[in-house]
Amino acid sequence: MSASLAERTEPVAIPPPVLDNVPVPDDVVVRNLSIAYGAAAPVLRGVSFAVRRGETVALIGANGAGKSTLLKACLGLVPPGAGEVQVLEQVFGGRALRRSGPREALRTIGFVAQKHNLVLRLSVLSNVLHGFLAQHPGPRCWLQATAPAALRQRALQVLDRVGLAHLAARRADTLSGGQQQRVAIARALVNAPRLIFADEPAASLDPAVGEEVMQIFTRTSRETGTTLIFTTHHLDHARRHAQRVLGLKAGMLVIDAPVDRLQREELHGFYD
Ligand SMILES: Nc1ncnc2c1ncn2[C@@H]1O[C@H](COP(=O)(O)OP(=O)(O)OP(=O)(O)O)[C@@H](O)[C@H]1O
Repeated sequence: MSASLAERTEPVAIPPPVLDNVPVPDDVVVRNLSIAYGAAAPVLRGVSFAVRRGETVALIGANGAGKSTLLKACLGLVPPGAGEVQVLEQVFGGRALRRSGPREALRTIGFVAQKHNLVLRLSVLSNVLHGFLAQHPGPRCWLQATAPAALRQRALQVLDRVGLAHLAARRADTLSGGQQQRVAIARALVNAPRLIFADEPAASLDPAVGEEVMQIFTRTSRETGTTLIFTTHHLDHARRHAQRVLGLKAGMLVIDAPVDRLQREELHGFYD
């Protein structure tokens, strides 16, 4: 890890993964990131943190604190005004993601939005096959009737992971909101991404279904070793499903701590 991150809080309890005695580099490194939209006041101010491979991280903060902007910067959709974002260092050869091109990014990074953006008139299976778009452009690969057998098989496997293989042939608009969000998770997982960003994945769901979706999400990412960074307003989700919590307040990172060291009061006081 870079020496320039030495000043960041160092509370991460999880030891870095080691392959053949060589520590694996962090999946996400954000250094002194500041972003302003146009001439407005900065939305992010000097944010620095690093996320290790396989970690599950909750990003919390009040409305307008800058959570989505931070995710967009990590996805290369918003350029840093100052500072630097590195994502999946080895894959991108140490270059900042914004210089790597969106297609390359899509292959190794999954994204799940608050609104699932499924194609509602298509089947569940076709929607999951859409996850292959970056790898296999062209309609032959993302329609269930014409997709190669190997891709269909893979899509069915991930549907099974989220408990929906039995609904593969159903039109997406006949599913409940929770089931649709599980399809969106399957679509994100189908490329076996190393890293998933999720922007309030349970926000539009009722508490029971939201909890179920978060459980499926964190279990599948744990089982597949996928690094997961999700934003949430549900402190319970952060506590139950993340290993570590990042807290943004007015664009500044004011919490960076393993969840088991955070006091309940500290989290609740955060929104005061
Ligand atoms: N494209 C944009 N152009 C101008 N201002 C923007 C843009 N996107 C976000 N902002 C502003 O940046 C600030 C932070 O927004 P952002 O969406 O990152 O916050 P957030 O923490 O994700 O909020 P929420 O929890 O409400 O989704 C807000 O004041 C917002 O109005």
